[in-house]
Amino acid sequence: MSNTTTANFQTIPTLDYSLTAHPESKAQFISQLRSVIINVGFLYLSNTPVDKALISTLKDDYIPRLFALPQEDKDRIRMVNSPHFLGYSRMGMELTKGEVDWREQFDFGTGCEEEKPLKDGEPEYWNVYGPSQYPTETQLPGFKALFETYLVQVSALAADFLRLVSEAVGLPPDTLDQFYKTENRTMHLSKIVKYPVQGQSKQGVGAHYDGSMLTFLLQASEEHRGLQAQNLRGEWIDVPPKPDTFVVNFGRSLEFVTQGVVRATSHRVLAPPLDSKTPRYSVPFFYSGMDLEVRVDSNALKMPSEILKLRDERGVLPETESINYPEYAHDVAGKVYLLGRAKSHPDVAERHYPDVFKELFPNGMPLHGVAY
Ligand SMILES: O=C(O)CCC(=O)C(=O)O
Ligand SMILES: [Fe+2]
Repeated sequence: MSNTTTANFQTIPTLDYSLTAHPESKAQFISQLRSVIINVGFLYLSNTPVDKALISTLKDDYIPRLFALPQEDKDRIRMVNSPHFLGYSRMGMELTKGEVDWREQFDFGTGCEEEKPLKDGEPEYWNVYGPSQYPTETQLPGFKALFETYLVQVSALAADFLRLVSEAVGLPPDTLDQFYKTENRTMHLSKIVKYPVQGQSKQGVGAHYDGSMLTFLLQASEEHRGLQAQNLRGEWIDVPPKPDTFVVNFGRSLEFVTQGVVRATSHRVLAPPLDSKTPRYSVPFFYSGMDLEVRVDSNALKMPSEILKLRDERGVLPETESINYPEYAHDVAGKVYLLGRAKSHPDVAERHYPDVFKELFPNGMPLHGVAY
């Protein structure tokens, strides 16, 4: 690992997951992770158990073919059909900080094959759990099975990584598991995203924090930079694709429950420059299937004093321009998720959650969603 784990990092450190296989090297990994999560909040993770051949097939074969499907096939699985905010979004449907996010995307959830309609009295945010919309087998044979296998493998990696995070902040390994104990309605979210060669906007995605505890990002076009993370001085640091790694970063909910020890780091994506020959593809996976009823603020963990000292030595995070998640301070995780999704996709909210829509958009439909 490079020695750049200061709060004003200039490069993103790489951690070798295979070190966790043996007790001695695992201790080394945990100590590296401690420094990275407190100071940087972004890392490359190499040598994970996620199947390399599967990733290659996904990147090189399926993703370009997915976006190359006829527009009518993509529109047939539009997100607006889905109360679960899963499906296809055309370019220019979202904006962050008043600017269009120049990306086209498919959102897929884990863990649910069939509709599970709400029963009387069940909170409406339970309805974010539901089946994904995939292209048909005729349109893209084998894609659904392959991507679901990918999601199972990354979910397992995320569950394991969360335990490493607990250890790294000096807590028993299963401490953070308590936030993921929902039975029957655990859905993690993943997107497959295309950033076309710079069109009307340079903004791939505007500055933001992620909400869920962990994000595992596959940068699927090795020739494209574009992702940037912000250090404590506010400088934007490139996070270029690095072969055979995931980019891991941490979200607001984890920052809340660790009393600010784990850093949620502001990041953004610049669209591929005009002279690019190819679009940029990426596959973020959000470990978002938290217990829908948990309030992260009132369940903040008691942290060891030596860890709090490291947090204090890091310094205070300045206000950033990033979109935030203030709702975690007063709503349960399921509600925060629903509100975030509704802000990003008001057309879906208007159709499926009219009360939430009216609360968020009293003046009616905004021109675009506001990406979180
Ligand atoms: O596409 C990327 O590289 C990152 C996207 C991202 O930050 C997000 O969707 O939250
Ligand atoms: Fe993000």
